[in-house]
Amino acid sequence: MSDPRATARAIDALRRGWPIRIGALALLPVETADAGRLAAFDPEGIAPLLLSAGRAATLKLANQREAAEPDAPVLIDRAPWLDFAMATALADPQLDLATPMKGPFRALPLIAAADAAAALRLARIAGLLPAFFAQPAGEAEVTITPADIDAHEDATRLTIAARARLPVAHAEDAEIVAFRTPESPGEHVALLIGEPDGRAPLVRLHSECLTGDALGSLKCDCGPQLDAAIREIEASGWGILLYLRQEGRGIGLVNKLRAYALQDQGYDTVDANTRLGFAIDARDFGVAARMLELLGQRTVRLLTNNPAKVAGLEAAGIAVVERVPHFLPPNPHNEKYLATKRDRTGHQL
Ligand SMILES: Nc1nc2c(ncn2[C@@H]2O[C@H](COP(=O)(O)OP(=O)(O)OP(=O)(O)O)[C@@H](O)[C@H]2O)c(=O)[nH]1
Ligand SMILES: [Zn+2]
Repeated sequence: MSDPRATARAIDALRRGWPIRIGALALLPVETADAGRLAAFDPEGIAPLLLSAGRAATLKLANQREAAEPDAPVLIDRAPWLDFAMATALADPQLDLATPMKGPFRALPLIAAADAAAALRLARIAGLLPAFFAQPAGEAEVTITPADIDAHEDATRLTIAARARLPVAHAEDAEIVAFRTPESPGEHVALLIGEPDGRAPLVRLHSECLTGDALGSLKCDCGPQLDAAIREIEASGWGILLYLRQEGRGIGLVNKLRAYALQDQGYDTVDANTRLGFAIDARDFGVAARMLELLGQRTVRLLTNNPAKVAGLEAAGIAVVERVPHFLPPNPHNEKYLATKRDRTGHQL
């Protein structure tokens, strides 16, 4: 039996810097632990450092391993100079330019590959840098399995928690519906606009962007896209805006801001994510499909430039009968961001 509650406890432990166990690996998170915790976790100073493939490639360590899979995590041997401060520098790309690398570092054969991959996934879910000290022995606050993480992320656990009329600036005839699972703190929301008229609704999947949605950031197109989506759905007669709590394409606000800091050093949005050790897009649109199902809609017209959203919904059983482009004029701050979407992530712009 998988236990999503155990995953919630593991996330809490990681955010507080305590060790957890996933399957065969005891894991201490680099971002939130400290040198004292490391000494207690690994008194002999032998636990290697677990990093993502993207991070290891950035550090020129990926080519050392014999891994069959290019995305497999990488274990870095615990050389005497790999102390807590050095681990932090290896984990956090913001320090790449500031920290002269000591080294040399050596990649070890990966043990417990599935558990190691699950650890990196859990770091992303917890909004932390994907880096751990990892060893078979060692005390842990909580023990989980990779299946427990799947259960925690299982969109079928989503239910409607509350609904109410919500007139908004660009759609006075609207209703808000909130969805949640027992363990995830962020509630997803649907804004139902207009009255169903027998046609497939015009649907927009909007991923949370605090900087763009609430603060008017000019670095991306999220704020204007959100605004325009509500207007377009209203003008179309009826439809649904899904507001998904997938900040930073699923890496969380803090990691997105780290990506922004890397962008200030000249990396684009794709390379910034890779240097941090994350997938280019960590979102799972199964949650959106589940929300549409709970709202009784299995056929939609989708407002997007992103083919991955169409594919994601269709893979989860929603028929997308039409893709409606959703392009807003660029500004001087987001021109490069939009060009990267077009040139590197397959957006149809
Ligand atoms: N990791 C990361 N996330 C970003 C960055 N800029 C914006 N985001 C996030 O990207 C998401 C915006 O995605 P969407 O508005 O769904 O846009 P999209 O996937 O490009 O697709 P469409 O707009 O539908 O064509 C939000 O969660 C933002 O927080 C960035 O530089 N790095
Ligand atoms: Zn944005």
